[in-house]
Amino acid sequence: MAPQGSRAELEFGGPLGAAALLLLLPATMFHLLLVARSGPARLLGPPPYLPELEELWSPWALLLCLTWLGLQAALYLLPARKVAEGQELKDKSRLSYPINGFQALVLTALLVGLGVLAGLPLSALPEMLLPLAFAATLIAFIFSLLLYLKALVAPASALAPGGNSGNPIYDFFLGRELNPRICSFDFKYFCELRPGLIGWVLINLALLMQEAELRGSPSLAMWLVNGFQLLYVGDALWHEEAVLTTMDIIHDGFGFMLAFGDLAWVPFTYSLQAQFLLYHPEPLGLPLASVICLINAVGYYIFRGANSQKNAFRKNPSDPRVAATGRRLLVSGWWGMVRHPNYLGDLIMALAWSLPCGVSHLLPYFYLLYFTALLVHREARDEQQCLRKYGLAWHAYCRRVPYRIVPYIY
Ligand SMILES: NC(=O)C1=CN([C@@H]2O[C@H](COP(=O)(O)OP(=O)(O)OC[C@H]3O[C@@H](n4cnc5c(N)ncnc54)[C@H](OP(=O)(O)O)[C@@H]3O)[C@@H](O)[C@H]2O)C=CC1
Ligand SMILES: CC(C)CCC[C@@H](C)[C@H]1CC=C2C3=C(CC[C@@]21C)[C@@]1(C)CC[C@H](O)C[C@@H]1CC3
Repeated sequence: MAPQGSRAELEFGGPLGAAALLLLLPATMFHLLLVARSGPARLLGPPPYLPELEELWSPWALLLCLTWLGLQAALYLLPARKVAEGQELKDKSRLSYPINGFQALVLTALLVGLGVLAGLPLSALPEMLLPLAFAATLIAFIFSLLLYLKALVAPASALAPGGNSGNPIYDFFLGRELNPRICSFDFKYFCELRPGLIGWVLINLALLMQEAELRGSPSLAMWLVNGFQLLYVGDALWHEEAVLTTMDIIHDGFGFMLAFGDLAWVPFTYSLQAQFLLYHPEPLGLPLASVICLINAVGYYIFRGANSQKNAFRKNPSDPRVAATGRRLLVSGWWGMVRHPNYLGDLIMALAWSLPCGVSHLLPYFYLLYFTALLVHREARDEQQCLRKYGLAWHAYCRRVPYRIVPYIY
């Protein structure tokens, strides 16, 4: 049985903060979905109206979400081009993970393409976003409850460092078990990359198709948003193995925060710019579109360059192209400029995803604002972990590279 009341420092404002976030996160998601389709599209202020339960609940939407999860689970179980080993666990063992996320994206695209040719009404999806988001939230709540119960019978060595405070609300939110699995099926790894990220680009595509039906052809702004975000999702799935070294996989338990984040928050709020464009068409000329493409390219160049440098360094710390402090820390290249260059690139891309929507509304910039807050908070959490892991070498690195994310600013 798992020990209760671990002494790990409480995060997210403790049980009260966790309880507030349990309500606030879904409420924010529904607020955004409602505002995106309303005329004034005011991010700040009350929602345009409060939907009735009939508008939110649809058994078909629930069935569609479950079918989607079933399809992605089936693709996860297909033979993989590679099986990667995760980081060493408390009991010195290592888990295996299939590397076939990109294959799942391609196969999903083929299936959807065939479906559309056979008459699948993909452009009807935008009309169902509210009930789909409601179904995904319901699934996330029930799934997190099952994960919480599963952790009650997990051995102590399987528990996450946080998320085992003994307070049920806090632990339900953060997640108790580190790598909940049934046989070799890893729930956290599966959810982190596949149903949500692939669902996000599918929703974008459906919005593009509906715009084409409504206005004769998709707008340039809609093409840009779809293209940029497809590149981002394709990149994440192509480099799937890198997710095994993120704090979500190594450190965090699997609870409501990640289950809701992966299954509901990512597909329904990360597609906000495309949703906005369907209801608020934005004319975009070629010169401005070219500048926006350039901004996305710069962001991607920094993001990919930084992540690839770190991956190369991890595989071979004595690689002559990357100098080390002697204690497993990169101090050259992008990592010699700021301590989180990959976050910087990610933020520049986030700006490029909002700009095609113009500057008349704040709503398309929600992602940029939320993401800045998420990365600042994430950077602070990571800093604590690096300090514990590297000690004096981390202090030396901070002195040598004083800025965290943005050179000379932060
Ligand atoms: N779109 C979205 O919603 C989100 C996107 N992201 C993106 O996902 C990617 C992964 O993010 P995340 O896991 O947070 O962060 P990182 O990939 O930056 O991982 C942080 C870890 O990198 C290692 N590290 C830090 N500094 C150095 C250094 N100088 N040299 C070598 N190793 C170092 C440490 O791990 P160790 O000690 O194990 O080596 C540290 O814990 C990022 O590109 C981020 O932008 C992240 C969150 C949300
Ligand atoms: C619901 C809350 C506001 C917080 C939810 C956080 C999650 C949405 C994110 C936590 C870490 C994530 C990562 C990614 C997507 C968002 C979540 C799940 C990536 C898969 C995005 C693509 C990158 O290339 C890798 C990222 C790893 C972390």
